[in-house]
Amino acid sequence: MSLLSVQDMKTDIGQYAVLHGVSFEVPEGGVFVLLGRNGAGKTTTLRSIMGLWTPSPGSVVFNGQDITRMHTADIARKGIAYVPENMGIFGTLTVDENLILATESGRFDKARLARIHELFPALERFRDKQAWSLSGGQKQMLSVARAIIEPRALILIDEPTKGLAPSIVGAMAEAFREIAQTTTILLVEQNFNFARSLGRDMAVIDDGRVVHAGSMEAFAADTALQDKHLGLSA
Ligand SMILES: Nc1ncnc2c1ncn2[C@@H]1O[C@H](COP(=O)(O)OP(=O)(O)OP(=O)(O)O)[C@@H](O)[C@H]1O
Repeated sequence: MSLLSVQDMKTDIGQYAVLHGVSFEVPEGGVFVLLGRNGAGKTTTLRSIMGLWTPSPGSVVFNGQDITRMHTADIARKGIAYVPENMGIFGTLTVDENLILATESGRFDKARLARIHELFPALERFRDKQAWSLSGGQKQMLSVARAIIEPRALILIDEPTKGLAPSIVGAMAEAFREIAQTTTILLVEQNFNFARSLGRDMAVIDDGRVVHAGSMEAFAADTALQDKHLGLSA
């Protein structure tokens, strides 16, 4: 059984039909990558899974449970966290305050906080700094840390490498590899090299539909397929 099963998800935003029937299956464990050109519908897919848009018709089944029309907070309680493209952190709060606000209980689990500090040492060094003063990479680390400050079965991450320097992207890949040992990651990414280095399975969305799904290894080896779906290969 898949951890997450998305079937024929159609989402309208206002008067616009954005998703025309998105279907894919995310197995448990590792990193599943959603690829696609700008405006293809990747963010809308993540937001629809998270209940921030309401798909109709279609279904989202998580851990065997239909979560399709649940409220976002209830979906989060089922064990899904969302790291949006704009990172969703609070600039005037400190690093620690941002993390505390992401907990259900309002308290840190010491072991989890220690793991986060190991993954992202800057978040320990700057724990009392206001989040606005962090670098772009550190802000992205904080937004990912918020998603794993409590145990989750699945995290949805939208374009975490956008605008980051290559050295930071490498550190981010390391951290994701470590996180994916215990938490399934559904990653939306435009940086194909980053996506390829992490992904086990993948799907391509184009114009609100899944147009290809399979293993990342096979997709990465097939430049004609990449060209067709992403216009990537030179
Ligand atoms: N709030 C909105 N109102 C109207 N149209 C929207 C809204 N949000 C997204 N869209 C449209 O829906 C389509 C899909 O957008 P979406 O953000 O899901 O694409 P994406 O694949 O994540 O693209 P990108 O990689 O550029 O972020 C686009 O045509 C976009 O213009």
